[in-house]
Amino acid sequence: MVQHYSFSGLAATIAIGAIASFIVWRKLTGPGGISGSAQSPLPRGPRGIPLIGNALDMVTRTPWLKFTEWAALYGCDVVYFSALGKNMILLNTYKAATDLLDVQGTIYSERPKFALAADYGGWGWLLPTLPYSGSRHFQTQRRFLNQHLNATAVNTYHELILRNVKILASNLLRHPDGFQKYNRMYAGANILDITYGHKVTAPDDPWIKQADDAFRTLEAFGLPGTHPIDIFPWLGKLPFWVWGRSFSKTMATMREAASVISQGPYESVKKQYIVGEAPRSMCASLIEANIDEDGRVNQEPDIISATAIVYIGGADTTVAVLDIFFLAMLLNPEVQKMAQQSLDAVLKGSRLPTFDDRNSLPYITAITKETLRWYPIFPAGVPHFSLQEGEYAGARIPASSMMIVNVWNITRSCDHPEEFLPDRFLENSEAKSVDNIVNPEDYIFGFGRRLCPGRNLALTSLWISMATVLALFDISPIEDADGHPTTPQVEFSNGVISCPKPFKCKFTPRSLQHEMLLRD
Ligand code: HEM
Repeated sequence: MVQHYSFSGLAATIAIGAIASFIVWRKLTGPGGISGSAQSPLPRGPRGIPLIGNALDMVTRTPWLKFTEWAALYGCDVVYFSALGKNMILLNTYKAATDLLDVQGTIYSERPKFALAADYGGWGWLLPTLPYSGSRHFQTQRRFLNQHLNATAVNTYHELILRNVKILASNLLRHPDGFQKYNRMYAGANILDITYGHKVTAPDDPWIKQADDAFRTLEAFGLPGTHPIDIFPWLGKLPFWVWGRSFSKTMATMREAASVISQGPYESVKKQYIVGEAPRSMCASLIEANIDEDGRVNQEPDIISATAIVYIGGADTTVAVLDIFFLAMLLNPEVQKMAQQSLDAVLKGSRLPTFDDRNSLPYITAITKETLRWYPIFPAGVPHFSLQEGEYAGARIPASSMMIVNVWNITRSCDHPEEFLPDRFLENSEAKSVDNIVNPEDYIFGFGRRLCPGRNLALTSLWISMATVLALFDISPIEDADGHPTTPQVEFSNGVISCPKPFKCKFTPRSLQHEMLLRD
């Protein structure tokens, strides 16, 4: 769902890009071109190589580090650069991102085209790829998601989430080695129950596997947005054999996966609904609200898409943040101790946390925020696209620009950004008054009309899992053969989502009394 910018060695793309850039350049500078007219200047930014612009700067797995260098070098809220003839606008500060993407959301809410997956791979129904302007499907799907994932709706899922968090903790007790697998099971169990009423009882649940496999097909040719067809959609008109012998087969697999993941769970709930056996779920209630007397379901394609995107948008994201949280706890035992003291003061070791404890546990809320800030899972945001020309602080934002929020730079605009310091989010703490920091919940989930519709669910399921795990366990490094603790290397993989590479840690129940809370 995200476009990264590691244009992974695509020599062909660069060659095509050079030709395309040349054509654009001729248009701009030739007779009747707009160059040299009395327009506002573009924002400042790096000078690229003739024809290909700054494309080579982006041939890296961590383009946000380059973006953050540019933010410092040009010292301005908005930077302009180009790559392969495409306009790129980098929004380096929270203020610039809100001023443009929130306040002027009507201009900046499109997405760049993901032509490969959307037009040829069967994923054109996926909400993040839908156009914003003039799309009835976009409006309908966003409405369905908001109805079922707004803050009040999410409160009705508390019981279900509490059940699943207890299962997560029990699994950590029994299988501490498999915490990443059980994080995935926890996120999947919440989402599939809310969306389809499907109960997940094991980490290898077939619905989870099917959705994960389908999602992976989006990366069949590298990161979405990096194939030449994504960069120059007209290339999709060429016969498929141009792209190699296996291309057609891989595209067919992609289409099959997209169809199975969207239709399969929906058809199963519809069948249950018709015989009066559908458990409560988002899908069942959308069918109920839209079914005619003759059994025809109105807006069926939008119901199918809006429900399927919940898993695709929600599972990997939540798992990645939980993995980052475990890593942060492993590396910061003093933060664990502070958290446990605050939990013990409220729970007295005699019960598990509930959502009613939220106001009494500000330190846990601060840990949630610091986890989101410390290592953002979308360090370069999820790009928007501008349809028409705009202006910011006297500079021109050209039409057809990719709008990239430099989330990494925003998370680094505080004291000691590499340190994990939840105190910076506590009211009245010294750290807070020094930093005067923006709440990461206000930018990690994106902006404007594209703001993440799953943010309430994400924050709720993250908070309770962090509180529960910290209340019950000490998280510590595993020991090597000589019995010495081994601290893991902090390494991140940068796929669609940026998340820690597999690492190991130990979960030790804090006492027999704590362990007994799970056995009740
Ligand atoms: C910590 C977890 C999560 C993070 C950090 C996150 C972050 C984001 C971001 C940055 C965007 C792009 C917003 C923009 O374009 O400005 C987004 C979009 C989206 N997210 Fe999330 N998300 C999370 C969890 C979820 C969950 C649980 C769901 C489940 C419903 C979800 C569903 C979506 C969808 C459907 C979109 C596309 C919206 C659109 O294009 O209109 N996300 N998310």
